[in-house]
Amino acid sequence: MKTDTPLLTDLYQLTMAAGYWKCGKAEQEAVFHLFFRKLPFAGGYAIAAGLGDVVKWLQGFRFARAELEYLATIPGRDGKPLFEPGFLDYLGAMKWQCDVTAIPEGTVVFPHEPLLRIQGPLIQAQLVETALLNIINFQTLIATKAARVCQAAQGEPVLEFGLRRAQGPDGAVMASRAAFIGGCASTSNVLAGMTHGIPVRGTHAHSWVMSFDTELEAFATYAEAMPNNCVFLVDTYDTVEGVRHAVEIGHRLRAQGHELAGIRLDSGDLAWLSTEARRILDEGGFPQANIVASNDLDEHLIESLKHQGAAINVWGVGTKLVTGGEQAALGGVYKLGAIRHENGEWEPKIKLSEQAVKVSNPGIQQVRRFTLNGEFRGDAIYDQETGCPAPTEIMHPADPQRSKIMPEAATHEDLLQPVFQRGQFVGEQPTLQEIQARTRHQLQHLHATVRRLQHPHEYPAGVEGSLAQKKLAMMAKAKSTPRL
Ligand SMILES: Nc1ncnc2c1ncn2[C@@H]1O[C@H](COP(=O)(O)OP(=O)(O)OP(=O)(O)O)[C@@H](O)[C@H]1O
Ligand SMILES: O=P(O)(O)OC[C@H]1O[C@H](OP(=O)(O)OP(=O)(O)O)[C@H](O)[C@@H]1O
Ligand SMILES: O=C(O)c1cccnc1
Repeated sequence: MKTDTPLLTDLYQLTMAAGYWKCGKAEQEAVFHLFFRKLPFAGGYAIAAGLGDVVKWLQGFRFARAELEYLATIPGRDGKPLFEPGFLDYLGAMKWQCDVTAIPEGTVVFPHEPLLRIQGPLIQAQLVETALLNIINFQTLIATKAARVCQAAQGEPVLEFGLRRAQGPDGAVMASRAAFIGGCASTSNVLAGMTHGIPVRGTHAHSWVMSFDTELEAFATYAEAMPNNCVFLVDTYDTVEGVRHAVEIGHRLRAQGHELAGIRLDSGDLAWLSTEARRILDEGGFPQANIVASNDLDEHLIESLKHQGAAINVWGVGTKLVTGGEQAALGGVYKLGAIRHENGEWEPKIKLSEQAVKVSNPGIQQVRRFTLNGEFRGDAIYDQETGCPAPTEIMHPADPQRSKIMPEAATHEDLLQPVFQRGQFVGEQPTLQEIQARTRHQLQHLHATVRRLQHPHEYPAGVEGSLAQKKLAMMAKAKSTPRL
């Protein structure tokens, strides 16, 4: 499916764009921020992902003839064309010219932190909202899930097996990419391997065993055909017997100069069966053979199996990884932070809500991360126009009564980096392997209590003091100014 088109958007972005064009606001400079309000999986962190695909999509951002012709056919409520020809001509001549700053993929991120900041003509910054949310929300969700699954596996390889149950073909490839960023060792998805250079791995299915008269014959024939890829699925009939058959064929393989790579368990009590399998493999002369397990696994089951002393050392994880499992989507949003007037002055903007946590942060935002003794100690969301004074005090996003002062001895870095300047790509293009390494390093800088899978400590990420004051003043003013 073709997704590299500006029509990957909600219709209302185009109707607003037509409105901005008509009323003369299209070129007014604006700043938007993309952020989420709540960490997924009731976890302590999220892993930013999707920027690489955002960059590709923005590089192809132009309305070609076929797209304009289609837009011309959309009727309004009265049956007449929804869009004026003059507006479609304007879209046809439009060239991407925004500034984009973003937090690099593989960075640990927290609620309310802008993962992306888009600054440029109002009409352009508005038109890209939906696609950016689509890409970042999904990949950040899956990279985070993968990081949690890999954390539970304690450094043992996690193989991503999700293609057959992923959310459509494109969702599957994006999920494989994000899962690799989160720490997976490989994917079974061959298209993701070709598209993104992710290592591909696989075993075989029950159908292979079922297509022969006996399991032994199935393993023997597979060993002849694929001597360098022998991980036998042992649970088609009787798992313990299956492991013995794997050992028997393992000896034949060895006699021919090859080695049994391992076995795979896909049903039954994985803790008990894996320890039995380990004993049989060791006694049979295959202490190096891997024990792969699959069957509806996620971080919680893996953690439990580890506690039970399972002898599994490779984890195949599909459905619950590539779909997000218990969490179907990350609730990332895209909000206007400021708009610039003809005199060059920025006017900060705020979106009110009954819920304090849903009131948007005004201004042109940056995120400053404080590190002390190799540990991330807190993040301050600050307004780039006013800066981030030291010592830096941060306020809890949902409760301005709760605040924390960043340690003065801490070093700091600003997380949002330039990606596009006036529409030109100026960012870095790390490989997926480099992004995966970044995830690993970033997680090492988080306190273990923040990384904990269940009931983690809340990492201090908040709004810098002076921005918080400004926000409170704007909220009070907005409430007292009738706008209806
Ligand atoms: N020791 C264990 N502790 C906790 N959960 C386990 C353990 N062993 C397996 N499970 C999980 O229990 C669930 C049920 O597994 P089980 O093999 O009994 O049923 P199943 O998936 O319906 O089997 P089949 O694939 O043969 O239809 C799976 O999610 C599996 O990963
Ligand atoms: O369980 P997941 O985490 O999604 O991992 C992928 C699953 O896909 C395969 O099963 P298959 O499609 O053959 O069906 P099955 O569930 O009957 O084994 C494989 O044997 C795993 O069980
Ligand atoms: O290679 C495997 O073992 C595999 C691939 C996809 C889904 N389940 C298992």
